[in-house]
Amino acid sequence: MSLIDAAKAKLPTAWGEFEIHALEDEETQKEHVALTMGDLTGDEPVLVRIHSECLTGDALFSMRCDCGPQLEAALQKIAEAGRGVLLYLRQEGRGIGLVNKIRAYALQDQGMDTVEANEKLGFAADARDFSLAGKTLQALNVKTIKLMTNNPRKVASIESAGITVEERVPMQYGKNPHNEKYLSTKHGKLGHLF
Ligand SMILES: Nc1nc2c(ncn2[C@@H]2O[C@H](COP(=O)(O)OP(=O)(O)OP(=O)(O)O)[C@@H](O)[C@H]2O)c(=O)[nH]1
Repeated sequence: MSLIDAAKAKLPTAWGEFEIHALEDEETQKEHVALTMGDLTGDEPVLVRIHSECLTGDALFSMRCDCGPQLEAALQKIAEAGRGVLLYLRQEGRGIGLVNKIRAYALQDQGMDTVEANEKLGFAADARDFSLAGKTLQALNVKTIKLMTNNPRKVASIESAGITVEERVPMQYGKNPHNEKYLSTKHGKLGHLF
C-alpha cells in the first residue's frame, strides 16, 4: 500500500497556522488528511493525534460521541506545543461508513450499546485499520511520538509500524448526558483507558 502526498498548503485555523497535506491511498483510492505544525525532525517526541472521521461529531456538533471536542482539543494542544501532527483518517463510524453508523445509532436508540449495534449489523466492534497512520508518520519522518488517545489499540498498531510511542496523552473531553453510555461501553467493552 502506498500513500501519495498529493498536495499541501498553509491552513490557518482558530488555533494557529498548520500545513495541510492531502494524502491519497493508492490501494483504496481514499483521501486522508494530515495537519502538521512546526519542525518534526529531531529526537524530541512529536505530539500526534490519529483521528477517525466522524461527520456527525466533527462537523455537525453531535453530542452522541466525544469526537468533536477531542478534535478541537488535539488541534489546540498541538498549537500550544507549536509542533505536532493530526492525522484525519477517512474511517467513518469506526470503519463501517456513515450509513451503517446511522443504522447503528437507530439500534442504539432501541437500547443496544455501540458494540452490540455494530455486531447486529454484521460488523466487528471496531473495523478500522490504523496501518495507514504508521505509514504516514514514516513518510513525514516522525519516529517517536506522544500519542493523544484513550484507545490502547491505536498505541499497539502504531508501535507495530515501528513508531515509538513514548507517552500516551489521555483525551477526556466532551462528556455529556447523551454520550455517557457510549463512553462507558468503550471503556467496558473496547478497553479504552481513562
Ligand atoms: N460504529 C459506530 N461508530 C461510532 C459511533 N460513535 C462514534 N463512532 C465513530 O468512532 C470513531 C471514533 O474515532 P476516534 O475518536 O479517532 O477513536 P477512538 O477509538 O474513540 O479513540 P480515541 O478518541 O483516540 O481515544 C469515529 O470514526 C466515529 O465516527 C457509534 O456509535 N457506532
